[in-house]
Amino acid sequence: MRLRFTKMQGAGNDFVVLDATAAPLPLGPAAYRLLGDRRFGVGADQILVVERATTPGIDFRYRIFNGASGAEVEQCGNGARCFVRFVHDRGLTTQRTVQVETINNRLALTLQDDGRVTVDMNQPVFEPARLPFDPSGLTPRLVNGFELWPLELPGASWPRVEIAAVSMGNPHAVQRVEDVDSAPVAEIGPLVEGHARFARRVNAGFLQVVSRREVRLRVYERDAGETLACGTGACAAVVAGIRLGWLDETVDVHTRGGLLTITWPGPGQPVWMTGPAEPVFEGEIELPEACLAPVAGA
Ligand SMILES: N[C@@H](CCC[C@H](N)C(=O)O)C(=O)O
Repeated sequence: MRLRFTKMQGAGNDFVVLDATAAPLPLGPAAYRLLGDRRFGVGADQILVVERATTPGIDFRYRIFNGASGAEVEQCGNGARCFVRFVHDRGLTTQRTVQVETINNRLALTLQDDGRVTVDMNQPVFEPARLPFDPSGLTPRLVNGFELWPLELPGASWPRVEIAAVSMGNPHAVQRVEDVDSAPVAEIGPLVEGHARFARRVNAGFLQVVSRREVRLRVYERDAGETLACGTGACAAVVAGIRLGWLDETVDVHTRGGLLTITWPGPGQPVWMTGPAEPVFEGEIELPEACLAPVAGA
């Protein structure tokens, strides 16, 4: 099967975006892995599939698959911005603000005049069970009334870290570091990502606070390794920093791939993310029969 795709990036977090608005695509996990593969396929951190929504009031549905595993995930902040740029560039909508649903969330996205996209990322969730994170037997350190949980990493160069647990629809464990450049992200990231207390694994964020309005962030993403930027990771890190009393309401987040601006007015309020979304190139790829999967309901 020959498949048309658009390669996009948002702050260097890259995507293969597929248009399934006309008809469902017969793709399975092997196809998503091939599309994500930087040597044998196209190469992307995540694959985004754009579909028409069936829910009243919602314009589109978009599905997210981690390129390394082909597994479907709940949320992707940088992907959301690329999604809205994609539906505009392809003429699938002329609305500046688009309502979209993912497998567990609804988002409102607005394309700005300067080409950047602002996303209402919904409210963060802190209940450990909803990540899911199992804190049984742990005593948190309360900072500004918010929990920092100890996590043991036996044998690691940092054998005990402290994390804030935040869900932005997908799970995040955020730890503060002195300097993101020297933090051992490649070593500690996978140990946190696969820690037994996170039953569905977790995205591991490393947050350096530069000032109350500026941070630097690296994220070792679940199923993807370290990416150049993680939108939900930026939201989770800023929300954690605000709850812990370190940050103001609006914060510039410097990632290795670009700048994201996150605003969170506080509990009960949604998180707002603004950042870039750029097409890189378009192409076609031949997918072997073995990658294909039956279309649900066909
Ligand atoms: N890059 C993303 C997050 C993608 C999903 C993540 N790897 C997960 O498994 O939850 C973002 O920009 O938010």
